[in-house]
Amino acid sequence: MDKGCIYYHPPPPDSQPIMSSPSPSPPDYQSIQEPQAAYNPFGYSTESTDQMNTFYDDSQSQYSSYASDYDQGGVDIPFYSTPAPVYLREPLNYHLYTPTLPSVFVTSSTDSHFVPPSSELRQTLQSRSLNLPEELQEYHTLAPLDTVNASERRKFGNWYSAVYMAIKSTDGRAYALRRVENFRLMHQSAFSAIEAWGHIQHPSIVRVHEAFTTRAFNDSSLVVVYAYHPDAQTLYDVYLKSTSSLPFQPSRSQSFQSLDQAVVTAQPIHQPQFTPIPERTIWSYIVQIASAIKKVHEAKLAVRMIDTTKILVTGKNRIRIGSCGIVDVLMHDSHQDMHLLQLEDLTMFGRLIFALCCNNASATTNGNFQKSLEVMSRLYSPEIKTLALFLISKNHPNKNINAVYEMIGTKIFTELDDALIATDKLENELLSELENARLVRLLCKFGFINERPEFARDPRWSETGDRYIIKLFRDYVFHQSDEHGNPVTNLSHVLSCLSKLDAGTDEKVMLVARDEQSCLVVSYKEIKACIDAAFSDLSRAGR
Ligand SMILES: Nc1ncnc2c1ncn2[C@@H]1O[C@H](COP(=O)(O)OP(=O)(O)OP(=O)(O)O)[C@@H](O)[C@H]1O
Repeated sequence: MDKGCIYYHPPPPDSQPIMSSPSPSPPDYQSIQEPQAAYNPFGYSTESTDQMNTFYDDSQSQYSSYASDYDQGGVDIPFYSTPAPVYLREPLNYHLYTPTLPSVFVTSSTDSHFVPPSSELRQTLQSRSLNLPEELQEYHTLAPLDTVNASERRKFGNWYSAVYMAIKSTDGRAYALRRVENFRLMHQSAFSAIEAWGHIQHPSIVRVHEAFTTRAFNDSSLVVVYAYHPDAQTLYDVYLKSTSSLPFQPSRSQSFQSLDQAVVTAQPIHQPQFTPIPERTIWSYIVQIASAIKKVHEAKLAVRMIDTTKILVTGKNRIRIGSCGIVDVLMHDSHQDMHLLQLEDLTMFGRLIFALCCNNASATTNGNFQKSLEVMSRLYSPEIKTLALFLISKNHPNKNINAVYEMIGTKIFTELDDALIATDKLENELLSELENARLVRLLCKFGFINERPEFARDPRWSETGDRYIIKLFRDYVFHQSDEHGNPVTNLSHVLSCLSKLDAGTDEKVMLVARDEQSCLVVSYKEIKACIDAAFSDLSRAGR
């Protein structure tokens, strides 16, 4: 610290829960806090409503980093008596904001196999590092997951959003953070939907973890935290990306008017050449989405975002609806009729089926509808078309998710059968892994015992007593040779010997000394006892 300078002495960082009103402050102090005053850093975790009171604006944590710079030794510092200069931590990476140099001015303008031309590389590195905070609430090591270039970004309603993977410091796990840029939260009650979503557990819904607002990105952002599914891709990326350029089709209901206004209306043409998604896969997607919607509607909520760009493919034919809860927070201020929103879910569901069947995100809009019907009739069974038409129909008296269930009943059974077969298959895979674990444990014990140079001050420990039997058995398993003296590398022999050893069978085996002057006939059970005894001796001494 420079002598003679008067520094702003910040209040203790965690003295002020987010909902408490700021304590009256002296005038200068107040002016220092001004930039934050309009910003209301609400936060909400689905883990517990009590946590609501424990969230802080990240911008405050910036202040906290200065706390150690100042003497807080109980001395009365007249920090409000002088208009003190405030040195806030600024993002100093100005160089990252400069435009990309034209390629003629950079040293390498040519592509290499791994590295793009300098100008492009620079842009890539910029976009990777720009404005990413080192820490965000309890999250660190942020890495962007967005796959689209800045120029192709789609809006999430009125706002741009970005997705990051980050590690939570309290549990060390990875999470997906969706950040809505430049969003000002006006009422904390907007987070009540996140609490409700936190209770929704469904195999086809990406779990909502918590939400908070932050200034760590140098704006006021909303962040909703979701379960992270490694290697997930959106349905759009998997099926539509190569054939369409503007896929986002949000709801057209009254309640979504403001979101709609932001939508760019594009007219992707039906691509005559695309590989249709197999009907079995389409039905699988339908059953999964229907089941997710049913769960949500039964919880008196609406999904509000059923779109190819927001549904994740997380495994073979496995999908999960992502981004749940965000629209509820974004649209909190406009009155929503839940029944209408649920009907709108079904309409979006119908549009999704059309989009997937016709390989066109705008299959039901922009004058594409008739063509889409033709494509659908040509490629898929009438049941899919009937269902999709029912879903997008307006004013159908019986339009609800239970009616959908009745229409897809037989497909649900097929799905259930396949899911049970999949479980059996996975159980088998797991069983073989269990075998591996048993064998690896045995091999580790061999490794500890065989050829041990010395134990209990006996350099011949591993060659004598019970250990001699272990050594001969090791030779029997691994070091056999055929009549020509060539090594026998028969893995089945090894696996069957080790399995019998692990089980400790009564079967006997003849172990021959290397000089072939002596042999021993012992059972697997006895060899197992020798190994257990030798290993216990070692581990006892180790302890
Ligand atoms: N919960 C999650 N777990 C793992 N990856 C996710 C998760 N949510 C989103 N992603 C990935 O993050 C990337 C960006 O998602 P996003 O929804 O922003 O798609 P996008 O195509 O970039 O659309 P937009 O232009 O709307 O931002 C996608 O590749 C998606 O697979």
